[in-house]
Amino acid sequence: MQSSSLALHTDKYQINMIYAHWVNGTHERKAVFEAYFRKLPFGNGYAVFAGLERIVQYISHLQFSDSDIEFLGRQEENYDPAFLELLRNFQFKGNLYAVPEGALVFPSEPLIRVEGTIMEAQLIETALLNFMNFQTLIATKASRVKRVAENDVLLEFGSRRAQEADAAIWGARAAYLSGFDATSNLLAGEIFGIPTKGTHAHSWVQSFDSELEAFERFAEALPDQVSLLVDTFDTLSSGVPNAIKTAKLLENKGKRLSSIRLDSGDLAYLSMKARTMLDEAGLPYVQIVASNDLDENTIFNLKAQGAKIDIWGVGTQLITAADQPALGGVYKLVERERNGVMEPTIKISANPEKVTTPGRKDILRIVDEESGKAIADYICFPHEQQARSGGKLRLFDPVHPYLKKSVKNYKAISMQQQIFVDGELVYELPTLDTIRAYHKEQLQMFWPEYLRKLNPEKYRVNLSQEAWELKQKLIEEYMGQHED
Ligand SMILES: Nc1ncnc2c1ncn2[C@@H]1O[C@H](COP(=O)(O)OP(=O)(O)OP(=O)(O)O)[C@@H](O)[C@H]1O
Ligand SMILES: O=P(O)(O)OC[C@H]1O[C@H](OP(=O)(O)OP(=O)(O)O)[C@H](O)[C@@H]1O
Ligand SMILES: O=C(O)c1cccnc1
Repeated sequence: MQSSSLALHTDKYQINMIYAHWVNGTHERKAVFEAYFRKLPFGNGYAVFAGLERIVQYISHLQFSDSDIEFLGRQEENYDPAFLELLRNFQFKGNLYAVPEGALVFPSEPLIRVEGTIMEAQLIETALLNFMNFQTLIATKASRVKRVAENDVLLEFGSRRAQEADAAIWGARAAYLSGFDATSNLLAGEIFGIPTKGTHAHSWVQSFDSELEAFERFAEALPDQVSLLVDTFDTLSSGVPNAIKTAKLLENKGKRLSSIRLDSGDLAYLSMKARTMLDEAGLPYVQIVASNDLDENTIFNLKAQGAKIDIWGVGTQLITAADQPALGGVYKLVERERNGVMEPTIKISANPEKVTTPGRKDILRIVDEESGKAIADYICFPHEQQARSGGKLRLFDPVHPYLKKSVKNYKAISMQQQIFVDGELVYELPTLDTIRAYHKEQLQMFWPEYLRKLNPEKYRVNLSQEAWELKQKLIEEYMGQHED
């Protein structure tokens, strides 16, 4: 999708920090950053990680063009031309680890880890968070919709309301990886191979003298895939009867009307009535599509009311994540080079949730061997072997350490994958259908109480003893230095 560089798709303060490092001669010092979010969106019990493909594309094409350099040369900061020459030759040479797209992820987990010079790690922060936050948000919203309509067809209809083209296209992809079946956006279909679907708008009906004529003309033009919007005038007295007449005409030609679409009114009532009318006309195969500002809550309610809807068209609420329009993912420095040695670093905050966890960390998903279900995620340092070797493992809550339990007979699945090593892409991006299948497998690994839409159980994300102790030690050191 994006082949040109997005090098300037960064906040100015990144360039200013990089510049100040360069002036100080510290820009090549090594640093490790981790990206994570603190709070799950929509009150959901999990998030669906997405954005990695875009991040890979971004880093692979990360170069400042001549016009980028020229633009930077005109800034009020008056960057030294020698610095701009450094940027002109910039290439990402670091390491990047990330969890796979489609993975179920939880607060405070290092979803992406960047190891490199402070210069390169700092430069990519803004774009990384931009891609991860948006796509993870939409994939999570889509997953919520899918949970309430597991066996129905879900169509992504959001392009007209998305926050511009990139959001429509990458949002369509995020929806598909979480279980949507198709998108109305043809560009997303072309780029990502997502199946595409479309009915017609009210304007088609309005542009003819009668609804019946409009339906017949549409059916004649597209006999292999006809879906008729039945609510332009009156759904039950005009739209459905005219759709039935059109279906009969199609039958005479050996074709079948695929579906009718309801886009206003009481969707439960209208769908039940329409279903009866279609069935009584001998058209049980004609499916019913519903749209109109749907989200997981309306769909859940409509189903509870007995709505006879086979296919849901979901637009605005999904693509804009209307009830929570941003995921608060952050990117924090966890190690820095000091006198040639890497050392952990912490950010203290009066808000305990905002205190960072020092040191580069892995995520191990602890899965019960017997049930195959995930018990907890265990955050530990790369050198720690205890959980990896399968020995008895003590889990405790990092905020309330007295909440503890021991686990045996488990396997520990390492969630992060190596994506870039010394700037080389070493990860083969999975196909979108592989990601979709992986997401499905991930869901199977969790008990339903973590997956329910309302008040889900909180899944355990625990620190290793060593990671927890290091955090306490650095907090105490900091407090010691700042005591009155
Ligand atoms: N039976 C139902 N129970 C709960 N919500 C419903 C039901 N039927 C429709 N809805 C939802 O209620 C909202 C109705 O919105 P609104 O009143 O704007 O639509 P409308 O007047 O029917 O149609 P239009 O879009 O033409 O204005 C939509 O979000 C729709 O999905
Ligand atoms: O409601 P959404 O979930 O975003 O789904 C997409 C909507 O887009 C179309 O109508 P549009 O909103 O353009 O006009 P309308 O609401 O007046 O029909 C379509 O008929 C749906 O209602
Ligand atoms: O195909 C449709 O019915 C459609 C597509 C986009 C938005 N609303 C409806």
